Amino acid sequence: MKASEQEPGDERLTTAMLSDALDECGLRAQVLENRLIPVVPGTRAFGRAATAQFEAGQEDIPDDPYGAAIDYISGLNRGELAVIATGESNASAFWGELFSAAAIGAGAVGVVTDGNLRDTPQIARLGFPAFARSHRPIDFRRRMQLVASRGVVRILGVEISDGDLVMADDDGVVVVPQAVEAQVLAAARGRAAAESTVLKELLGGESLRSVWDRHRIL
Ligand SMILES: O=C([O-])CC(=O)C(=O)O
Ligand SMILES: [Mg+2]
Repeated sequence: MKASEQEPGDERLTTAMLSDALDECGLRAQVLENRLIPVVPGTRAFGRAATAQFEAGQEDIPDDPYGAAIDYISGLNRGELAVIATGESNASAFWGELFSAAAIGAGAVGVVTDGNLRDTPQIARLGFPAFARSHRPIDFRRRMQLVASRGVVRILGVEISDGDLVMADDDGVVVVPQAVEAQVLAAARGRAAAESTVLKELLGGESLRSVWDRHRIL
């Protein structure tokens, strides 16, 4: 499923619904241990992970100091979500307005990281969904470097493989392993449809008890 292959109605899916669907499929530890802060509250990002690992390091390549990060961003595809592990490093930021602009140009749908973003007012103005542990204005040259891309990363207790589906919203970040995505998406879509009905019935004044007894979802 690429972003372009998302079904009509998938905009209703939330991290809570995906988490419930994963529970239903027996995968109970697919939510990052802490939520990541959205640059703009209310933002949601849903796409296929394009993973990268940054680490603190003072090495410099004077001819092309940002080369590895440029190569990674140049390789982003339509519908992909940049998922960047840093081991919760606070050494610098490594992604801002210009990387976001390049990601938008490539058709990527957002960035999720356990590190820092910078240029956050400008990222907000671009409308690029961006989620981070924190924000810091420091450039990454001679502070952090991209050491691997398109592999398996670990962010806040959850392993994420390149190509896994990842959703981030105000509640947190959920990872759907590619091998089970058809089953999990089917469960989540069923839940989204049922929740719409339950919501209408509750707003219409039916008791929570009778609605629960009839549908058995919350
Ligand atoms: O050098 C960085 O941290 C990236 C940056 O500012 C940008 O993408 O605009
Ligand atoms: Mg910048």
